[in-house]
Order: sequence, then C-alpha cells, then structure tokens
Amino acid sequence: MNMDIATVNALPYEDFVDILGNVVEKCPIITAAVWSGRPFLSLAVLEAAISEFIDALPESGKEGILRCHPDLAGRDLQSGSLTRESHEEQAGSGMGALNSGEASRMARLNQEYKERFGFPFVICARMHDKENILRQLSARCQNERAVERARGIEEVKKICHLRLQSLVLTDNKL
Ligand SMILES: NC(=O)N[C@H]1NC(=O)NC1=O
Repeated sequence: MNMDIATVNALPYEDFVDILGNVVEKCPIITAAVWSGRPFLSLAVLEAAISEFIDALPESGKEGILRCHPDLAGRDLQSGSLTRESHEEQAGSGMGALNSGEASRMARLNQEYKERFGFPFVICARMHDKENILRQLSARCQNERAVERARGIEEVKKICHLRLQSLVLTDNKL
C-alpha cells in the first residue's frame, strides 16, 4: 500500500486506524489520537504529530509504549504471533536465524535488561544486523533507567518513521 497524504487525510477514522494503527507497535491509541489533527500538510507533519503526542505523555506512558513491544528473538517470534510489521523487521535483521549461542545470549540479555529497567529493550531492527543488536543490547544494559527510557522512545520513533514510509508516499515522491 502506498497512499499519498491527501488520500490519508480523506480516510474515515476507522480506516485511518485500520491502516496506520500499528505505526507504533500495538499502540493504535496514538493513531486514533492524532486523527483529529487532520488535514496533515505532509507525511512529515503527520509524523511530527505522532512524535509530539508521545513526547507529551508522562514517563509512565512512555514506558507503557516500550512495554507494548515484543522482545527481539523472543517468544512471539518463536510462536509466530508477532505483528506483520514486527515480523518483517525481526526477520530482516536476522533475529529468526540466530545460532544457539546467539539465541541464548539474546534471551539472557533481554531478561537482564527487563529486570533492570522494568521495560523491554527496543531498537529499530531495520537499521541494524544481529551482531550490532547484541552489542547494543549488552552496552545499553549498563545505562541509567531515565537514559534508557529516552533511548527506547527514540528507537520507537525510528521504527514509526520506517513504518510510515512503507504506507504513505513521501512528499518528494509525489
Ligand atoms: N524489542 C524491539 O526492539 N522490537 C522491535 N524492534 C523493531 O524494529 N521491531 C520490533 O518488533
């Protein structure tokens, strides 16, 4: 699907949420909230509205967004219950093809991260390969909680940016 922004602006609420509801993983409330800001002059303006909504949330809300994300190479990948978007991202970065050493390291570090911070490790998988993801996961386990909360939200925005790009034509493609 690749609509232009005028088509997006003309969508009834139900279709807008059906199509764009997972640009932030399992958080259709964000899409539903920004709908009232139509018409968006460009895709960048729609993206900015999402970003501003997230930034205005209390810290507990930001942590809630992080908690809506499935672990990388976690249970949902193994059981085939990831969202379509997440599946493509995780498969593309090699999360489905870890050797047993990598898989156990990933599981151990994901667990350690969650125990330390109370929310899961989030990274824009499309921008990294598996070695890089493991390295970052290990390094980020050492950060302070507030730093990681902000860092995770930055990654959510990168994931959102790429998901929006696959759904809506960017202005320079019009
Ligand atoms: N935990 C985590 O980072 N999950 C994800 N990252 C990404 O790019 N897609 C995801 O599902």
